[in-house]
This record gives sequence, structure tokens and C-alpha cells, in this order.
Amino acid sequence: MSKIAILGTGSWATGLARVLNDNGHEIMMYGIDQSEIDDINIRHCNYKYFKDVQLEKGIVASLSLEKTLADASYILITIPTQFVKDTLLKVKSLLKEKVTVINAAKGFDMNTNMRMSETIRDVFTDSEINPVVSLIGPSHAEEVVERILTAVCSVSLDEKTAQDVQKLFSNQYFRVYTSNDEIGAEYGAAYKNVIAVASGIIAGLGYGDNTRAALITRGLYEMSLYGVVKGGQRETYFGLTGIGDLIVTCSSVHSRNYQAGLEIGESNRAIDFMAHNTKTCEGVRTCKVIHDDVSQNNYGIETPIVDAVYRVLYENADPKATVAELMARDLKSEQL
Ligand SMILES: NC(=O)C1=CN([C@@H]2O[C@H](COP(=O)(O)OP(=O)(O)OC[C@H]3O[C@@H](n4cnc5c(N)ncnc54)[C@H](O)[C@@H]3O)[C@@H](O)[C@H]2O)C=CC1
Ligand SMILES: O=C(CO)COP(=O)(O)O
Repeated sequence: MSKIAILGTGSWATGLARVLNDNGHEIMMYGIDQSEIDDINIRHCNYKYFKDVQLEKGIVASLSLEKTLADASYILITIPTQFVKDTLLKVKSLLKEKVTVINAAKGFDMNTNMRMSETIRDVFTDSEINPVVSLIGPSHAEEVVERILTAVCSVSLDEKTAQDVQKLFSNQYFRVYTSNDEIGAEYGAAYKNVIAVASGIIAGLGYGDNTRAALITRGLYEMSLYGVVKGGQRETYFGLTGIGDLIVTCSSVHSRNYQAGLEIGESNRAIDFMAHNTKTCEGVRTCKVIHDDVSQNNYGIETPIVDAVYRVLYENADPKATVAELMARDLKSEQL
């Protein structure tokens, strides 16, 4: 039995807290929202995210980062990517023992655009942490918290640490595979959020299953091209952190990225969504990071879906007209 400090008291933090609690580990969640903490500690639920789920008494939360970290062997990151680095800097000042940091967030650091594993290594020295692991794959918290069968990947450059985290989380409803392709997996997990926004947009515009299948297929091709030029392995895109995560996020009403796209598609404009959104929807910023990276560097690849979502989100392009433009591009071979 290990103690795991979970950063965050939101939906993914709660879903994974239940998995770890079911596996007999001691967990404590760190949060900044008093109402979420009271819900977890006093009412044993997290009403904001899961209205009908009663949590076990072993799932506890605290406003104190120091208390959360005390005696923890693992730190699990389940807060949105834009807050990760600042929170890790606070963690660093409180660390007493060497720990394993497990990332479960999907996207890039908001200042450096680094991937999450890179961000963790940027904050901590090798003597402070064990090799970094990302636990990512097709997994909506709303289903994991209901113990619906789920498979994800424990991704690390170090096989032993990947296996250690695999064992920590695996149980009869949560199956964890290992992978060593950190670059391919983390770029895939981030990129799929942009395609999910596009998937919501086409649904909101009234297009059908054929359209979504085309989007997922071409989206996978595009994200694999990007992942490979960044140093990832092509095969990773046929796995859980590639096609797996892409399918779930593009097809599920639980996805906030899909919901964002749906709202944009239904109103046929992004301006209102961009002005008022407060939900965790990392595809919006990820789209800009990838768009800017590809346009500023000579990778020799095309990213037409990311470019189209970028125009809709950041240049206020008309979504319906943008989809029509995508369809009217020069005809070509599928492998180009
Ligand atoms: N919800 C899901 O099904 C999944 C989410 N993820 C990823 O997990 C990450 C977290 O997402 P969600 O849990 O869905 O978001 P959420 O919106 O449900 O919860 C975010 C939580 O982070 C907390 N928070 C914000 N800033 C904080 C800070 N500085 N320190 C401590 N806590 C802070 C909020 O109070 C809230 O409890 C994201 O990167 C997301 O992509 C990955 C897989 C599944
Ligand atoms: O990453 C996820 C599923 O694997 C969660 O997707 P959303 O961020 O779109 O809710």
C-alpha cells in the first residue's frame, strides 16, 4: 500500500482517486476550491462533477499542499495543464523524499509550450523525482468513477517505473498497458483535443456519422504526421493514446472539447464561446500551439484540420464556410 498525493479535486482527480482507493492505497487530494473539498470530506461526493456518485470515506481532500504531500510516494497531476507548472513549483518547495510524479493532464505548459513530462523534468532535479510517467488514454472520468471498463497507458522512458505505475492503478475495471513512447503519446493526447473540438463543430452544424468517421480518420493521419516530426513513433498513433483517445473524445458527450465544438457549430460562430468559456477545454489553446509551431517551422507536413479549427477559434471564420473550404481543397492521394 502506498500513499498517493493527488493534485486537484476535479473530475479526473476524483475518478482516479476512486481507482486508487479501490486498489487499497492511501490517497489525499489537494484542492483550491473549499466547496469541492467539503463535498468530498463531509458529504462523500463531488456534486459539481458527479451528481449521483457516493464516494468512499477513504477518499479525502485538503486545502493544505503540505498535508497532502506528507509521506506520499507518488504525486498524481490531475489539474488543467495551464496550472501545472505553478503548482509543481509549490510542490518542489515542500518535498522531503524522492517521489514518482505521474502526469494525467493533456496539453502544453502555458508559457513554454513544453509537454507535461518535459515540464515536470524542468521543475524537478533527478535527485528529487524518479523517472516521469504519464497515465493517459481513452478515459472519461464520468465512466471511470462508475467503474466502467477502461484501458489506458502508463508511458515512461523508464520501463520499470512505467510497470510500477501500471501495477499501482490496474484492477478488474481499469487495465493499464505500458509504453515508452513519451513524445508520441503526449503529443497524441494533446492533439486529439483539437480534433474533438472539430468533431463537436461538425455535429453542431448538423453533419452525420460519415463526416465524423472522415474527421477521425484524417485527424489521426494528421496527428500522426505531427507526432512523428516531433520525434514520436508512428505505431503509437494506432494505440490507446492515439486512435483510442481520439475516438472517445470525438464521440462522447462527456468531452468538454467536443461540447465546446458543439456550441460553436450550433451557433455557427466561436466568438461567444471564446468570450465566456471557463470549463477545462485544452483543445482551444493546444490548437494555437500546434498551428503556430507548424507555421513557424519547416516540418514539411500539412495540418488542415488544426488550421481550420484555428481560423474558426482565433480568426472568427465562419464554421460552415470553413468546413466547405476543407472539402474543396485540391484532390489528392490518401497517403499525402
Ligand atoms: N475529465 C476527464 O475525463 C479527463 C481529464 N483529463 C485531464 O485531466 C486534467 C484535469 O482535467 P479535469 O479533472 O477534467 O478538470 P476539471 O475542470 O474537472 O477539474 C479541474 C480541477 O483543478 C482544480 N485546480 C485548478 N487550478 C488548481 C491549482 N492551481 N491547484 C490545485 N487545483 C487546481 C480545480 O479546482 C478543479 O478541482 C486536464 O488536463 C484534462 O485534460 C485526462 C483524462 C480524462
Ligand atoms: O481526455 C479526455 C478523455 O480521454 C477528456 O476529454 P475532454 O478534455 O475533452 O473532456
